Amino acid sequence: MTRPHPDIDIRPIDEDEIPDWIRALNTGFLRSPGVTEDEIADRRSYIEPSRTLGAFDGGRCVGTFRSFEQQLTAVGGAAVRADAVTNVSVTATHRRRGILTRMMAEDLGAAKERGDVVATLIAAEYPIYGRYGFGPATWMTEWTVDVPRAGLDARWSGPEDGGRIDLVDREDVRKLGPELYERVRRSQPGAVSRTRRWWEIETGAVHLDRAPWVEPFFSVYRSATGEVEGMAAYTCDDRWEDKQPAETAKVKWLIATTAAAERALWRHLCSIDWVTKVRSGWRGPDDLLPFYLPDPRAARVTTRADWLWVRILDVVRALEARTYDRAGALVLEVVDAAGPAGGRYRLEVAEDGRASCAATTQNAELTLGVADLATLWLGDESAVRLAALGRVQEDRAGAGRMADALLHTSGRPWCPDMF
Ligand SMILES: CC(=O)SCCNC(=O)CCNC(=O)[C@H](O)C(C)(C)COP(=O)(O)OP(=O)(O)OC[C@H]1O[C@@H](n2cnc3c(N)ncnc32)[C@H](O)[C@@H]1OP(=O)(O)O
Repeated sequence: MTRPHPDIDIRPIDEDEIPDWIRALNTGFLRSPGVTEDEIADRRSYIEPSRTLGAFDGGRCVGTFRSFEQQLTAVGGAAVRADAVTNVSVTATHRRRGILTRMMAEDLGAAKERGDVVATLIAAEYPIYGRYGFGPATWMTEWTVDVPRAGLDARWSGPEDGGRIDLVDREDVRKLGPELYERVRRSQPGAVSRTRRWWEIETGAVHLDRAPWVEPFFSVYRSATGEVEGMAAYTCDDRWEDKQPAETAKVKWLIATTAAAERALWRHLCSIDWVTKVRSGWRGPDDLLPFYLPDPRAARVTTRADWLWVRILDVVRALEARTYDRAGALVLEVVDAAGPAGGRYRLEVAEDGRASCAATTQNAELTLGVADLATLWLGDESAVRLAALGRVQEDRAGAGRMADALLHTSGRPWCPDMF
């Protein structure tokens, strides 16, 4: 049972409270609480104190919460401004007293006031964030490929399409990666913007003592015309068994703007001498990887989980930001008891796939919570399935099918990143 605790002071931190705040975050994430000068300088370089909340009991920080500006790609490729939530923790001595609830209310209130369309996060545990109106909007799957079983031609030595794969250095990754990812992100619903710091961490330009950096291999695919169309980062684990190499190539990330580049990079990863297993990293659930293999059963699902959670703050702008595959109209009753998004909305999609959305007094056809709307918004779930689960209510027979015809997409959304 949550016991409210009015004596806890929740507020944006001051610069000089950063060390105490990091200590609380380390504690909440069960890492050794000690804070190094390195860590303080690093945090200071990028956090925005006004969006970095601390919960203080007397002089001690016992709760942490941070948000930052992010772009999230909607269906159709438009970017919407998101309030990205991260570094959420409450020290075990102060749990279940409503501290997270208060920090979340403060941050989402500020996000709404700023005009952010949605909030986003990657949930440590499934049950935490639904109560705040977040719904799982993308999923991820990780595969492990048993290379000898895959049936690939062992003589392969590079792409047959005139493209080429080269190993490159981290400076090249810092040069080529951000622009490539921008192109990937703009065509991938569910993808989020990456900061310069993301590339600096991935390439070892920023690394903290806490987690020593291991330089991965970076491979780049260029098309026949020399265009950079794909890039992958992977490590190998130096494992041998009974005088036989038995290495696992662990893919940290693989991005591509074309199917040819993606196929060639996977082919390359599955053709490295000594490598008997390839772990794919966090892929979209409908990733083609298994089907690039003559025997798709050689790719076994190792992990499957909810990934990006979305909280819609502005229903009108969220629904108008995305595109739709067909024309139609639907009246939605959105329930958002404690939040800003509740109300009845009419969504009207024109022949060109663009939508208009406005508050209405017409009869509702589908009633759903704001978290379930987020789950439908990026196109991943089906309203008919949610109705079967009792999570959405059809106020007009057939409204679930209509919602699916409008909202559901043939390709599934994917967020390649953790933040
Ligand atoms: C985006 C990210 O940063 S993900 C990382 C999240 N952080 C962690 O997982 C670190 C370890 N856990 C924690 O620090 C804390 O348990 C937190 C932050 C998850 C929760 O903080 P608390 O202050 O305990 O949450 P709070 O007291 O506001 O709880 C509100 C409600 O959520 C429920 N709740 C909170 N955390 C959990 C959980 N992990 N599992 C199930 N229910 C939960 C509470 O029981 C309470 O329910 P009630 O209103 O029905 O009584």
